Amino acid sequence: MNSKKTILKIENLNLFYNSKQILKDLNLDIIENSITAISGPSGIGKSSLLLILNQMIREFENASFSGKVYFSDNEKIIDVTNLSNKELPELRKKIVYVSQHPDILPFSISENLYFPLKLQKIKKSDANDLIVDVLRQVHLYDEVKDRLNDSAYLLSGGQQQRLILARALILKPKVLLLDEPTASLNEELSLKIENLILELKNDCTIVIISHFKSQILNLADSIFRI
Ligand SMILES: Nc1ncnc2c1ncn2[C@@H]1O[C@H](COP(=O)(O)OP(=O)(O)OP(=O)(O)O)[C@@H](O)[C@H]1O
Repeated sequence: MNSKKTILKIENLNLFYNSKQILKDLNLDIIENSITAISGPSGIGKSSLLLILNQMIREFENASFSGKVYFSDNEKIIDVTNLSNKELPELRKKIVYVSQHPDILPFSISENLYFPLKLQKIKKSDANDLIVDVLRQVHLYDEVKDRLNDSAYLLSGGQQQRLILARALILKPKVLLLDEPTASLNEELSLKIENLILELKNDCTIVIISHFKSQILNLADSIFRI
């Protein structure tokens, strides 16, 4: 199953916020269809590293970095640090960051999932099947099928977390960057999300930050300590 192909190659990466250096000469290969866990003490730069991988770091004016991040997109190798700002939306469809704070939008369940499709100019009539498929993929469909037009705020914490994952998955990303995906969940819900993450590995490559040791041991094919 694991092809051992490198999908992301990070070379000599340095990151500064203003004049303070956060990441120093970091090198890492991320293997396709694997789960890589990023571990290290609080404040060491784990989230910042994920933000570099899909270049969301450029949104921070006080951030600067050097080094390379190569993304193997089918047969093409792209240096993401060299992309123009115009090319970034396309990159962020392929490498999706899921924040540790479930950023539910003030819309219905179905509108939350339609949102990324709308940005891609996909028609509502073409979206319905995609929405059902992705809800099934995150094992949420049976719980919400009768209330797709109700506010997403009414969902439980674990349901919201699965909705956020579904929203990340609806554009079929190549790489999923998960920042503490179970931080606010109880043990039972965390286990559900962990099982889901293991299933997702078949479809995409996962980089995960977690401060739960047992979670890292359960999920990770490799662990990168900063
Ligand atoms: N936009 C920013 N401007 C200045 N400093 C920042 C910015 N974002 C993060 N930092 C600082 O950079 C360091 C790394 O932050 P980051 O969030 O990447 O760490 P982390 O390892 O993910 O931490 P945690 O495990 O607590 O979430 C921290 O000291 C943080 O305060």
